[in-house]
Amino acid sequence: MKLRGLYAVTDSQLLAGKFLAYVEAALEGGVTLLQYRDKSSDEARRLREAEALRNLCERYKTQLIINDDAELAARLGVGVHLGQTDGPLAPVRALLGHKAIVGSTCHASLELAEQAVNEGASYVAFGRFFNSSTKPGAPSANLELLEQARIKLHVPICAIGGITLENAAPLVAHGVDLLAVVHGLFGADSTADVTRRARAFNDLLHIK
Ligand SMILES: Cc1ncc(COP(=O)(O)OP(=O)(O)O)c(N)n1
Ligand SMILES: Cc1nc(C(=O)O)sc1CCOP(=O)(O)O
Ligand SMILES: [Mg+2]
Repeated sequence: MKLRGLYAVTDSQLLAGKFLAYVEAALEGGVTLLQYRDKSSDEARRLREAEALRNLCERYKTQLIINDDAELAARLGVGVHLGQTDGPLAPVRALLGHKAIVGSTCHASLELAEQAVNEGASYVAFGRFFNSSTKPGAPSANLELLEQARIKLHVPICAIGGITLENAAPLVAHGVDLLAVVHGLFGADSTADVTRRARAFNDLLHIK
């Protein structure tokens, strides 16, 4: 199955006090991948929240991805997303098996993307495309990179970084399969608006 659609990424600060309600609202609007991104070292809370997300994702037939932590992903039987400083991809692919979704951050580098594909990445993520309040210091990427990536790579292409309903259309026009979004989705004022935003992202991607 080709991965294409909205890739919702959680943020523990932004979602404090409304974590599951906002995630469920997004799933209600349609989410292809949900990433649990929690940069804290509170292992017990991370396990509890990741298990709750796995249960929600099963109900909505959405694939759960754990950021950074292959051990937690293996424990829950879900996918993982690894950045360039999160360790080598090949052993993680071996740990999780050939069916697992394993994503790789490639910043603005086709070389990193080709290497990630060779090591077994299921998708490659480029970014950041716009200013991001979630990760302001992430290196920047541009639309030309996407055109070259579309020609050279044969895995789904994910874009991340400051993506909103207002700026996402050119990314889709340049061949992006997955729109990875934190603030542009979960920065909404209500669960109803999270669901509306998720549906609108899917419309941009011509999903359903
Ligand atoms: C879909 C997606 N793309 C990129 C990232 C960033 O990963 P990384 O560079 O490891 O940074 P952190 O997210 O771990 O701070 C991502 N998480 N998801
Ligand atoms: C986690 C992350 N990684 C990025 C990268 O460029 O690798 S940008 C980013 C933050 C995405 O959040 P928002 O949609 O709120 O900008
Ligand atoms: Mg990481």
